[in-house]
Amino acid sequence: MLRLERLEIRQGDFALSADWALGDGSICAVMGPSGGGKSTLLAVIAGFLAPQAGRVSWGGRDLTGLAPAQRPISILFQDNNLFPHLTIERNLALGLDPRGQLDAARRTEIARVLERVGLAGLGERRPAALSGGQQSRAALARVLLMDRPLVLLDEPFAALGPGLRMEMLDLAREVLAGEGRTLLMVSHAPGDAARIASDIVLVDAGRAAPPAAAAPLLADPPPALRAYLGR
Ligand SMILES: Nc1ncnc2c1ncn2[C@@H]1O[C@H](COP(=O)(O)OP(=O)(O)OP(=O)(O)O)[C@@H](O)[C@H]1O
Repeated sequence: MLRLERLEIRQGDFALSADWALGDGSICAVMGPSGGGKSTLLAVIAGFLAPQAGRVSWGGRDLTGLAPAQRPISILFQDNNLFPHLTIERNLALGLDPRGQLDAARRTEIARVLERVGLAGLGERRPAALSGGQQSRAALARVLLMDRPLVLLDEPFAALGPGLRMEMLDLAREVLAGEGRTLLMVSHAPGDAARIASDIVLVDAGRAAPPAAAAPLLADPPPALRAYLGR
């Protein structure tokens, strides 16, 4: 379980608080107005930014003092973070260790996750030789390979067209959440939440509200969410 305990975050004049827990296996959309603090909240959970007060814990273990790489977390950003000069196979290997070593066992493991995301046989290509959708699949494969129980997604598929984005959301749900991982996803598109989220965290007016069930919230949104959804 991800727990944010009396978390206080400050960045210059900006302040954000959170005090809640998210059940294992949830797919939680983080929504709210621009500048509300969605990315900042993810940065604190990931360990890129230290909170002013409070703690972040996972399964009862305090993560607050740990560096990002030591946390049971993997992250998927919009730009995919693939190194352009390296093959997809090598890019994936770097998800496992900083030197990206490739032995026979690792090659087999990488081939398995590439197949899982629909990229069988494309491990030797460089990112530029893949389409945008295929690059997103490769980034998803790396997250899968890292096999951490909590996955943070910060608008990972925003650059893709609507059809492809839906396809990628379904794939993320199937291959990441399907194996019991917990997903926390920032998205500006209400359709994303409606498609895969079990819960929604509304980040607005200096507070990240506790996760609430997605379907009723989207059916009858409170004013802040209504404004965000453009209704
Ligand atoms: N390094 C920084 N120093 C001071 N303030 C910052 C810094 N980075 C971000 N902020 C401020 O923190 C607030 C939250 O920003 P954040 O990017 O988390 O919002 P967001 O909800 O993700 O926005 P968007 O939907 O536009 O991406 C903003 O008011 C922003 O100006």
